[in-house]
Amino acid sequence: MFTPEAMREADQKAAEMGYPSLLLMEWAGMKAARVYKELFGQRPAVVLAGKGNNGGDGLVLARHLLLEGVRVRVYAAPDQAGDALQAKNALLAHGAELYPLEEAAFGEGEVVVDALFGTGLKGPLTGFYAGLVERVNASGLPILALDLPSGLPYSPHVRATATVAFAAFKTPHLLMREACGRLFLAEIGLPKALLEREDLPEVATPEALRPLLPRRPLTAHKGSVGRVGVLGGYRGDGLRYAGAPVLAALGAYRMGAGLVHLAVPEGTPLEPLEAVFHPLPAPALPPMRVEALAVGMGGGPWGVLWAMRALEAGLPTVLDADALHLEVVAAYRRAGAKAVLTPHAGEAGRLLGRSPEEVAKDPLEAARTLARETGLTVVLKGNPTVVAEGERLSLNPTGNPALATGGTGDVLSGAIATLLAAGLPPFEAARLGVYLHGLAGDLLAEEKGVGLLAKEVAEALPRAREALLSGTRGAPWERV
Ligand SMILES: NC(=O)C1=CN([C@@H]2O[C@H](COP(=O)(O)OP(=O)(O)OC[C@H]3O[C@@H](n4cnc5c(N)ncnc54)[C@H](OP(=O)(O)O)[C@@H]3O)[C@@H](O)[C@H]2O)[C@@H](O)CC1
Ligand SMILES: Nc1ncnc2c1ncn2[C@@H]1O[C@H](COP(=O)(O)OP(=O)(O)O)[C@@H](O)[C@H]1O
Ligand SMILES: [K+]
Repeated sequence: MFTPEAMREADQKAAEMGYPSLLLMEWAGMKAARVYKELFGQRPAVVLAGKGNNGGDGLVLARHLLLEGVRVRVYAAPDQAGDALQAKNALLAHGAELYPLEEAAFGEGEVVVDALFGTGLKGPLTGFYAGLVERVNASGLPILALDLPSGLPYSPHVRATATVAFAAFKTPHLLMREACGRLFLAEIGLPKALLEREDLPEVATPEALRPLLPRRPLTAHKGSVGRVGVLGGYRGDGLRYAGAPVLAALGAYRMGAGLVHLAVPEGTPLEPLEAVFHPLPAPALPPMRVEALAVGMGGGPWGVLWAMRALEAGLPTVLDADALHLEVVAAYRRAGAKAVLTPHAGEAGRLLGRSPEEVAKDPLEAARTLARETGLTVVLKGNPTVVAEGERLSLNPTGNPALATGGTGDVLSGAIATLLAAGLPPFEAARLGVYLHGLAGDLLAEEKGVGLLAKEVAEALPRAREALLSGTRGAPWERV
């Protein structure tokens, strides 16, 4: 995933290599016109073109739509130069009429193409352009944004029905996804070498994750496919925090664990039936034959103790919720443990000494800092969830707000622990676990909308796994 600056550098490098930039613009506009046709057919288009190259893309799209017999009205900023001017001349040669942007008006049944600003935007829109963007949003018409909804990453910005990203996703496509609507990724002929950048954050794809899925040989048995120990829960005044470890156990089983051991306070319901129970008066590490642990779900004031006991096992461990404290993280770091931290913004803020709002504002930076400071793998939960380890960053594209309900994080911890137990390295277990958990939420939300139960998310994990394995469910964007 590129920052807008990194994308501009790639454009420049292509030009330095001798690659004609006009070709990129032609492909961009042509592919965007293809998406327009797919989504809106022959509906008349109103194209708003800025003076930069984003506007140029819009002018190319206008020409292709005209050639397809679509009625097009173009409002363009003055003073185009370079490729954008060539695009304008090509459009004029087709007999198109261009009107000044100041006169932009929209009619019923039309579709607005937003080609005002892309990666060249410097600072928030103000004055005329801010007003224009507000008018576009208020028009009630469908909006197709080229490359980026204009105004992003600031406000005001266009709220698009669909966005065609050119060459690669840029940060706002994932971090401000709500403004983008349906996402399309258009290949525009940029040399591949310029797009393969290990130093930039990745967006996890089904193609990259599929090979990581643990396969089961015919001879598999419950002791060979990964066993998980869950340590958590708390018993204080009355019985509290009893459900969280149970949900983690369900997450583990539904991700394919062979056996789940539950080390929980005495009095915790004996669920699920399939688990091996170790009822304890206080946090302790009972003897368990497992390959990974999930710790801290619903531990309350016992969370730190559970985590310290778990460390004695020397196993790959997921640390969640009440285990996420500085002393725990420091101890795991000192021990050189393989651990995956799964904080939400509040818990990450606690570890970083920041407010949850600060963390949520720049989750990429927060996840990277936490991974660097702890030396551990970090899953910063949210939308999008970010996985960080060392210098590596991965953004997860699955998941939706129906997952915003109690216990779904516990399910995720159990799921990641299972993948660790199956032998995946922490970064891979985290990326794959988060992707499948989000996909389970997506499949359920399509069926039921909001109002999910966390245990249903666990139950949908096998379907998500199957969808990834069989390829019936691709990435949540379309390639054109
Ligand atoms: N990715 C690729 O490989 C390819 C990318 N391509 C396309 O190029 C796009 C990038 O084009 P770009 O660099 O010309 O910038 P763009 O977004 O059109 O805006 C620049 C204009 O905005 C203005 N401006 C800036 N800030 C402003 C503000 N706050 N308020 C008001 N105005 C402001 C700025 O004015 P200036 O400051 O320069 O006077 C300038 O006029 C990219 O998104 C993609 O669509 C394809 O064509 C080909 C391959
Ligand atoms: N708006 C959202 N979009 C996508 N995923 C979400 C959203 N809200 C919550 N989630 C997911 O749901 C889970 C919630 O975890 P967490 O906050 O730890 O809940 P709990 O502690 O109740 O288990 C995380 O995996 C998170 O990424
Ligand atoms: K745009």
